[in-house]
Amino acid sequence: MNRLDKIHIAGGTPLHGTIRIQGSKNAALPMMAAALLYPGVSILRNCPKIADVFCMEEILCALGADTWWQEHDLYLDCTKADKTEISGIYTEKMRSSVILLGVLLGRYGKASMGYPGGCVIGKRPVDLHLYALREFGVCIEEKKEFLEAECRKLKGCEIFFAGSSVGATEQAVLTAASAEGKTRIHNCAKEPEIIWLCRFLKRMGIKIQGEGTEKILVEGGAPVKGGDMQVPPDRIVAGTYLCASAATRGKIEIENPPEGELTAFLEVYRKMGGQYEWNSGKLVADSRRVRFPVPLTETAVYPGFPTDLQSPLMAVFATIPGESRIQESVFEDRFKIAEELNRMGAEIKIQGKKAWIRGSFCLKGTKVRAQELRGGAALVIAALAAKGESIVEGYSFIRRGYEDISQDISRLGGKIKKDTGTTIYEDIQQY
Ligand SMILES: CC(=O)N[C@H]1[C@@H](OP(=O)(O)OP(=O)(O)OC[C@H]2O[C@@H](n3ccc(=O)[nH]c3=O)[C@H](O)[C@@H]2O)O[C@H](CO)[C@@H](O)[C@@H]1O
Ligand SMILES: C=C(OP(=O)(O)O)C(=O)O
Repeated sequence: MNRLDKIHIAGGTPLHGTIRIQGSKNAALPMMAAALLYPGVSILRNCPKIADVFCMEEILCALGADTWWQEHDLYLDCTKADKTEISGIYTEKMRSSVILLGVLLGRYGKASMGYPGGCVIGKRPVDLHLYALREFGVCIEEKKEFLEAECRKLKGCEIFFAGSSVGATEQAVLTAASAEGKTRIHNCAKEPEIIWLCRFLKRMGIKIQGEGTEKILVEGGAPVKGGDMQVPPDRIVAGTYLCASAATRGKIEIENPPEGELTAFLEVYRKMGGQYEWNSGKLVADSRRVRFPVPLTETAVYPGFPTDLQSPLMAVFATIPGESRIQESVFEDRFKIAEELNRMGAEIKIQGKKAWIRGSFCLKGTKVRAQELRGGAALVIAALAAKGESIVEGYSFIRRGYEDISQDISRLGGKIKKDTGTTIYEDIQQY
């Protein structure tokens, strides 16, 4: 295993201080895909420097684009992007790769790519994506290893999604942007990332109405210009750090909270004893009285409790004596960290989509292994609350979505360090 693929944590210090939240992964990735619609330069400001963004950047470069960074501003020049094939080596790393399909079809009339990867959290089919593309007149062959698609001209159409999907809604909106005429998309996902994508597309000159509601109308086919927009703060990263402060009973201030996007999370936070206030646009969260188990939290599509914060929340519940319950209603297999949390002293039982969590006041530090992004962040949270030292393996999963979790948590006083090759005991003596 890669020596740098772990994080060392000495738990037990309540997190205190002020933090600034990085740009959002799930908002930045579709904006990067949108940039490919324009043969010129688009700019994403405050773009997070995370593995998934670097992977999307590599894909765009492999398609012929030029990219460069100025601090946290990402410049994407898609003038010379003229290739239409994306290797499975890239797509298997990241779910969002699939939303390039409609954009490539709009620009070149053909595309082929490997199947998308992403977090291992149960089956993640692409049937809704393919349904939408077919409605635009695209012919798609689903081969064993890759998808092959072509079309003569994308035609505006009426799309009725059978279920709410963030990615498929993005796919439909992005494809509609280059389709001739009007497209009406029904039963759209209402997640904030859809709204951010539509705002970016509007900056590019595309006419869109209804984003954030169940019906989106796109008028496509007109010439576009380069997009230039600030990537919003990441609501899941903000929620993760609020969970870290809750698990350690600290008090933190978020300088740039994703306003209006944390409502469902903050409701649960209040139930567990957390107190918060909005102060001149900042969010101050005091977790010193966190101690109440929460009878039921169910993940749901927006504005419900976000599935991406389910594992971080489970880590907090693992620190609260009494029984809390979680129901995961979005993905079929997103409880992989329960076993690792049990090894730290929690008592978690899983039955299908339900988890019963009996927390312990005193989790114990140990070596645990992340298997996916948010589960990894959750193990960091549990380790911060635990007595003694922990090693969280699988840092490469965490890097997919968090720029530098150890630096952020260190700024809040947490004793955390990426592996440097020294022993954990030497590392901890340096704190
Ligand atoms: C890069 C990105 O933005 N990822 C987010 C996006 O993932 P993603 O876009 O993959 O998630 P979806 O909203 O599409 O998935 C929701 C549900 O729909 C199902 N489904 C989806 C597509 C499809 O063609 N067929 C189908 O059955 C999925 O298996 C899942 O059960 O939204 C999820 C739900 O908020 C988040 O957890 C992810 O962080
Ligand atoms: C599930 C996630 O990401 P992806 O859809 O990119 O796998 C996530 O961000 O928690």
